[in-house]
Amino acid sequence: MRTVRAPATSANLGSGFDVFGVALDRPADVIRVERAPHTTIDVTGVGSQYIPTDPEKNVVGAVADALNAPAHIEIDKGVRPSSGLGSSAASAAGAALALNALYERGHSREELVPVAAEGEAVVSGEAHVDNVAPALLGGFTVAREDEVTTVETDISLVACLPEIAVSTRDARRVVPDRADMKDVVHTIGSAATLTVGMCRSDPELVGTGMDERLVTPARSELITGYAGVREAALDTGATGVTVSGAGPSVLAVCDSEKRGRVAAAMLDGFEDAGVEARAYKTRVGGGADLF
Ligand SMILES: Nc1ncnc2c1ncn2[C@@H]1O[C@H](COP(=O)(O)OP(=O)(O)O)[C@@H](O)[C@H]1O
Ligand SMILES: N[C@@H](CCOP(=O)(O)O)C(=O)O
Repeated sequence: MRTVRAPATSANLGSGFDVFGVALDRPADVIRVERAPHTTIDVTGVGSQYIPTDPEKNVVGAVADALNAPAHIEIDKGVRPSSGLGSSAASAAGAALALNALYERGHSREELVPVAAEGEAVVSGEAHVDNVAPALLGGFTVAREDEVTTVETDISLVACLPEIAVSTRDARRVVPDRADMKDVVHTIGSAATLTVGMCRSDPELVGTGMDERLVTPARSELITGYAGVREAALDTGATGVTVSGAGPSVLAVCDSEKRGRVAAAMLDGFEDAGVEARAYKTRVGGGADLF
């Protein structure tokens, strides 16, 4: 038997749609795998009632197929599904690392990124790697077609998860297929600023670099209370706020000692909109741990 703790992740960070991602030091899924003639799946934990155990429909089934590694797979969910915190990616990345070890396949973590992305394709329709890459490699990741670059960084974050569900598949449908060149140029400037901020562990630059006008405006419409939550976080010292992944979580960057105030303000913002929520005071963390 092998066990992996696989972290939540936040993709996009505003200006890096389908490119940027960070591993979060909490919450996380725990995946246990045992050799078996056919793949079977048990799911417990947060939101497990919404997660299929059919290997054709659960992301870990696609990963087991891709590695030719049938197993009994137990998933203890710490990352709620349809959260914008890479819930499906945590399971996919965790299963890839665990099955690779169980069957001694010998793949590196970098080689496991496209394997885990096969799982993402099952749920979102596309094998986007911007969540599975940080879940496996940790830190801040920049994903291009066949290459992922990683940067270790020390950035504190608050991820606020409202009690509403937004599926990644639905949130991908609202992304416009055309953009104004001025908005593209603005986004490139933001993305470059954010990248420098990650390299310097500078929350001001990271927060400023989250600003973009291509994807977030349409996505934020799907999140009840988003504008108020964003304003509340900025008023209490966040340096930047954006939609986490496809939503509905909202991600704020701030100095580590301000996380408590920012988290409380974001919760109040959702409460004012009549939405229950929970907040994770977190930071950019490492990739999945194999035990
Ligand atoms: N192991 C898994 N963990 C989480 N969600 C899963 C898993 N396998 C399949 N799913 C399905 O994936 C969807 C959640 O994925 P997604 O919409 O990408 O949300 P998230 O942003 O939280 O990853 C749900 O429909 C869920 O049932
Ligand atoms: N780049 C993807 C990221 C989806 O992240 P998730 O955590 O919501 O699954 C997108 O924005 O669609």
